[in-house]
Amino acid sequence: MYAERLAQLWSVENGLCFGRIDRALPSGADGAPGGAGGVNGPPAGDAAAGDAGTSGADTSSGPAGAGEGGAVPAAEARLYIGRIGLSDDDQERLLVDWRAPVAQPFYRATAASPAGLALRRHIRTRNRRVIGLDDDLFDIDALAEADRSTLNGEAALLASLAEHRTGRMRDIVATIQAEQDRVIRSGLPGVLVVEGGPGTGKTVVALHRAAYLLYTHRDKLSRGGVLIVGPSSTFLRYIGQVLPSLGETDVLLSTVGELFPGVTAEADEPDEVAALKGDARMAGVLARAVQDRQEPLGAPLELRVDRTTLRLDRRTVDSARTKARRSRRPHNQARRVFTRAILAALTKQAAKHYGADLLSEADVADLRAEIHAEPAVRSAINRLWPYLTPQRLLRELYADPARLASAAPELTGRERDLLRREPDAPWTPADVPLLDEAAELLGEIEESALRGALRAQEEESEEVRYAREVLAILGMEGVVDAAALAERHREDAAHLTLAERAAGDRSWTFGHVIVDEAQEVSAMAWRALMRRCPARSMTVVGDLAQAGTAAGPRTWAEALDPHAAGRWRLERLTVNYRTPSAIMDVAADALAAVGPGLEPPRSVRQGDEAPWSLRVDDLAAALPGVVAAEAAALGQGRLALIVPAALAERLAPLGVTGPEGLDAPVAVLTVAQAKGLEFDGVVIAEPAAVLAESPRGPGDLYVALTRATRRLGVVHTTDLPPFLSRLTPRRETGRA
Ligand SMILES: Nc1ncnc2c1ncn2[C@@H]1O[C@H](COP(=O)(O)OP(=O)(O)OP(=O)(O)O)[C@@H](O)[C@H]1O
Repeated sequence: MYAERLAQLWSVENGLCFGRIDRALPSGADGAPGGAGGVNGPPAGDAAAGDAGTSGADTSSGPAGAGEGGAVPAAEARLYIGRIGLSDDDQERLLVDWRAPVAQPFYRATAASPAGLALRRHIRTRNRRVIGLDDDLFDIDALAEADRSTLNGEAALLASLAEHRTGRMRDIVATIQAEQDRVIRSGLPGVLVVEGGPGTGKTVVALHRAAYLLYTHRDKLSRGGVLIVGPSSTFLRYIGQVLPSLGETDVLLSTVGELFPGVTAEADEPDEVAALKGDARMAGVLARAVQDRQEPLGAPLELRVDRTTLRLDRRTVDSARTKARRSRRPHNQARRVFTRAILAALTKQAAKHYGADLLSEADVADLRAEIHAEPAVRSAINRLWPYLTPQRLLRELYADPARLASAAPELTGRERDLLRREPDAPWTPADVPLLDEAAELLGEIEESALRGALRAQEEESEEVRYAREVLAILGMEGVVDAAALAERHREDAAHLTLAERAAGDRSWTFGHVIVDEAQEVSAMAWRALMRRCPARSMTVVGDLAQAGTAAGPRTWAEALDPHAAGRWRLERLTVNYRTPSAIMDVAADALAAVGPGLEPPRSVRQGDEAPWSLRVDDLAAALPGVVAAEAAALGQGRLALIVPAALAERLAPLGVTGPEGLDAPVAVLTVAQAKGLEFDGVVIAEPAAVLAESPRGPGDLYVALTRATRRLGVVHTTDLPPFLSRLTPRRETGRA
């Protein structure tokens, strides 16, 4: 407990206290809300903010001195806002957690509607020193109406946006804007869809919402925790520090491809195949594939048991199968019903042979056990109703055209060909929702069956193979005592964090699920995600205009109505905090090409660098010079070179690829990898090729154009797509 508390305190140390609010006193009350110093006075209380968390010094100079004689209770007239709440030894409040309801005016107050505040102060600290203050005085008549109603804490916000990027998303706890605050504090139940253009803070807001929900509904969420699903491991690394910096650790970050414990799904495949695997029709295909494995009997079987020959005919098998299916249990569990029905029929036959009326109940039970132990009987049952793992089901389905044809009559021949693959081909991310669906249809296998199978391993039966597969999945091959393994596994579980336990358990359900870049999530993946959250308490963030894969939904209703009809609501974010308007003007043309009538978000900053284009003869020869010049122009900032997938390998040496690219001065990324990220500068190589590769048209270029916070350039050998005509052509050669 102490270790956890210490870890929390260390992680919130930086910028622990970042704000102060002084409530407006009713007219006629004595004194300014800031006490002796008033709003313009010296930051008496804030000197202590520099030492926040180490002493109770700010109680004496802060709240106690404020607002005496006013209607607002003295202790509440001035509040310090911080990453977490802190009290001194006498339970005097020193710092209010940003998520507490009393902190809300800090985020909601605007000049037009000051939420009862006289002053809001942003306090900037470095380590434990105060390095800057920005005050918002809420009697500003001078501001234009539009500015009054949207921006708050303008100076602090602009200072924060102007900082160069570090390759990691930072929290925005000090400068959350009013429209974002409404999303963060929106109620827990139901699915909240947050839609907005690039840079409007959807991701960062979703993360703050997770922190807010964990704080406000800890009782409900502490058991299941929160799952955050993002598009790539690079993206998850990019956002990974935000929640710990807000003191929250009970959160699992995962891509869809990582959701099936024991399966690493990293192989690539054409978008067309991924989209087909993500199609909702695949749910029916898999259900039929499972049914097809519950096989009817061809010719009757003669089974030699003891000194009798028993006959298993098609009718008996059909009736056992119907009984098992009617049990409505998943396949592996319904096998018990099937086995019981087969054994009952065979036992009856044998009993008749011995003279049924001569047998006691115990004799019949013995007979039944004897029949069950007979290898010929076991092997018949294994063939007619085999134990199946999701992996085996899917592998054998993909590899066998006859199985595919039977399970997928609604797919065209070409579509079925697209699904064909070798049995040992590696898994792709689009396979994971299918494995998850299969796991649901197949159900767990009972531990006793697994143990029995291991004991009988000399038979090399289906059970043994199943058990081996399970052990392999658990990484425990070579160890054969399943009971001991299960025991050890249980003990280990006690020492795992909630996120680790959740990551290893496919059937884990979360208190809240956040889905980022949700426009990329396929119908089959939505099904898998919904299983993780039966309560349907979710935050879904995305921008349909940025969709890159054909697998994603065309509307939010298409994605959500099948699972949460009437239980989802939409919020929009409209202000772009990332991309300056000079760059956004170019991106807006790309957006218009995505679809008419789409509104780009409004940029907060103008930016002083005009985005440029450079035509060269030889891309590979020109790019090193361009990249070096851009990186130099950015100083300490980070540059991304965004390239068509076809050129990714060739251009990789110009920077660092993969998640490590986040920590390098120059990252080389495809659009899919750059999704959700941001950089101080971006150079796009060969935009026409990016466009040609995109299954959803100009959306990918729109994403690429909106990654930069300061500088944007485009290098090309072929003609630019017409919607990039606003770029300023450079006349220099490759040595820019
Ligand atoms: N209120 C704020 N104060 C300071 N910075 C902010 C604020 N809101 C957003 N930002 C910054 O704006 C940038 C964009 O935010 P974010 O990545 O969450 O946007 P997004 O809407 O998810 O973008 P995309 O659709 O491109 O993925 C981030 O650097 C974020 O920290």
